[in-house]
Amino acid sequence: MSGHQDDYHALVARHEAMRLRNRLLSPASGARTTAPGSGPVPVPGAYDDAAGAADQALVLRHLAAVTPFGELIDRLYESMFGRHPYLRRLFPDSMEFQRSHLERAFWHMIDHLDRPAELAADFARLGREHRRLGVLPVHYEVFESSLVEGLRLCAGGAWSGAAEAAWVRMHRHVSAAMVAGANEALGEPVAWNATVTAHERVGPDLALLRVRPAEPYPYRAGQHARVETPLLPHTWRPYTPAGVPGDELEFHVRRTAPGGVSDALVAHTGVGDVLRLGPPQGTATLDEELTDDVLIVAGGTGWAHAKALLDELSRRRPAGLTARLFLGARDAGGFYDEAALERLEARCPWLGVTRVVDGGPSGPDGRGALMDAVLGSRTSPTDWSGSRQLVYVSGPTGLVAATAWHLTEAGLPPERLRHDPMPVSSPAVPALQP
Ligand SMILES: NC(=O)C1=CN([C@@H]2O[C@H](COP(=O)(O)OP(=O)(O)OC[C@H]3O[C@@H](n4cnc5c(N)ncnc54)[C@H](O)[C@@H]3O)[C@@H](O)[C@H]2O)C=CC1
Repeated sequence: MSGHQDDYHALVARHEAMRLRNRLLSPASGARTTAPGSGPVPVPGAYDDAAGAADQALVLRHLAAVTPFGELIDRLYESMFGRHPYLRRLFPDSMEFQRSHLERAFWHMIDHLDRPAELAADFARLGREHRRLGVLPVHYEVFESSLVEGLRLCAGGAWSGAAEAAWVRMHRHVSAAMVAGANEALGEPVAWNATVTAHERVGPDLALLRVRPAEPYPYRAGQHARVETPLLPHTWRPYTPAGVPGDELEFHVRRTAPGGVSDALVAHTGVGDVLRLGPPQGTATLDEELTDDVLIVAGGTGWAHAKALLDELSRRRPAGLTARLFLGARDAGGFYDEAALERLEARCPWLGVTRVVDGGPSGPDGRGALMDAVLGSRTSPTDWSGSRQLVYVSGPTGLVAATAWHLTEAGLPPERLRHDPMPVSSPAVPALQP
């Protein structure tokens, strides 16, 4: 698995590095007014695009002093838990996932700082999500002082007060959005208890679970839920309910490593156990108004997401609309839940299904038999510019990145592509130097 993630990260890192470098070298990046030194920074009012772009340039210019982010994150948490030991309880025993999550969040903030409204919307959603972790507004202030201490320790003598002030403004922008997002969600539960009603092993590492939430769980087909098991408190992992909302939700879980949430759900969970679900998230859902044909590319347990979309489509598809599913697996044994797919095929003549066994991803650009089959589904595989299909992709991040890359390269307009946000990986820092 990690080899494929490396490929994926290499692919995304190349794009990120090019994109950020271009931005850094663009004329706008030099247009920065100097920020105050390391003294108190005024709380920002509305962070408009120009101010965001200026702070982005400032952060980027001094990025080498605080990257790679691993050390900054270590220092930050040391400072936070050193000063406020009780906060350690809000985090899982293993901080590994948390660290990589924070690293991605830093890159996301920096990358989107010139679009502050979009950034605020992203972090408002995160704030809503963070309610289940017991995060309070005062914690963001603690985080800010730990961040500042971490930045200073990391950068040492090379640090700039102006860059620090930009980091603080950036952090206040996103934390204000998170607080606002949490406040807006005060009317909904922090999390939903859900009792396991069925647990079926469909492979050595794969299980289908059904759970019944104690209260209705308000998601849309295609959204995912973060799930916590009592075996691993404070550790949440996303899974997509494989169907439209109803009394029960079906989850497809593949065990990826021992000791994690997927291991607990596959091998140590049974009927009667109670899980917790965070609020639904994700935008890879069907449109309110269905006008365009749908193409779905799904790999492995990404089938759960595809199944949810097809379930909804089968209930409200307007006459004439068609759907095409490309389902990938590493080997023939990788297909599961076959009876459900066969039932769907039998009752939906408007659905075409192509199963592709591709032996796993091939090469760093992820183009293998699955991608060839998808591209070949158009009369002109190299020209997707005129496609009227909406393309949904779900599965391993490498598959999502590769599909997005190959289809947009072939001319598919990006707004026709739907998938959950991909993690932003750290660009090669030397490439950022002007
Ligand atoms: N369980 C769920 O509800 C959902 C899971 N997912 C994600 O789907 C993934 C499923 O993993 P597995 O079942 O282990 O699938 P897998 O790793 O066995 O791969 C399934 C298919 O994707 C292709 N693929 C894998 N990595 C690729 C890459 N780097 N480039 C191009 N193609 C690639 C494979 O060749 C194969 O055809 C997980 O990452 C999970 O997070 C996504 C949506 C829902």
